[in-house]
Amino acid sequence: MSDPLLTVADSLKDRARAALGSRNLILVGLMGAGKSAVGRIVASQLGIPFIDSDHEIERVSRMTITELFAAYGEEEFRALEARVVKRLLKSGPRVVSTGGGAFVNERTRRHIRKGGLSVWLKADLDVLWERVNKRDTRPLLKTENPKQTLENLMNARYPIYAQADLTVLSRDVRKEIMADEVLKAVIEAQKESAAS
Ligand SMILES: Nc1ncnc2c1ncn2[C@@H]1O[C@H](COP(=O)(O)OP(=O)(O)OP(=O)(O)O)[C@@H](O)[C@H]1O
Ligand SMILES: O=C(O)C1=C[C@@H](O)[C@@H](O)[C@H](O)C1
Ligand SMILES: [Mg+2]
Repeated sequence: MSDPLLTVADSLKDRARAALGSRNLILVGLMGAGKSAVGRIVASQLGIPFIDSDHEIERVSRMTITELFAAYGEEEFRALEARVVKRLLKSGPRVVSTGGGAFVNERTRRHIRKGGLSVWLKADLDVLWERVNKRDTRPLLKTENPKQTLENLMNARYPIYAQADLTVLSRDVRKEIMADEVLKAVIEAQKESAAS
């Protein structure tokens, strides 16, 4: 007899894969929300390619994000990010994890809207802070009071992230559980759009 737990997990993947179709799944949200970590697992569950826009920017520019900010400033970084995200979303299905500011930029947001289904990984300040304070690879947090800066970014950006197609609460649980919640949200969204 088949293992019932295995069957549930398999059908979650299969149902989410069918619900996504040829669309891209694009993860948005603040630094530390888990877009890169969770996105990679979601892609592997769905059996489709995973791409992280920050990594792709670093690959094409042959510079780190920190170096790009220092050499060209945030505005140039955003322009490059918009071009890279547009290109990554040209074909699908893929899971694309974006940088924390990508969806906030109007041009990039337009590419994401056209390019597939967007998911906001929404987390509270303490969860985010716990995760981002371990590394200093985020130029926007190189301030006197990085936790306060993170809170200011939350206040400014959360109304914009809320425009994503789906919202999943990024809690302090294992990444695999978060990945399952993303898959469930994709299935639910498809059910709702089929019913309307
Ligand atoms: N659910 C989780 N449980 C435990 N650790 C997590 C979870 N989600 C993410 N992390 C860890 O938190 C850190 C930040 O996560 P990640 O790099 O995926 O965030 P991000 O949203 O991609 O941030 P950025 O916008 O800076 O790229 C990583 O070390 C990651 O392994
Ligand atoms: O939140 C942001 O604006 C950023 C987040 C990171 O993913 C990087 O894209 C960069 O550090 C900027
Ligand atoms: Mg990331």
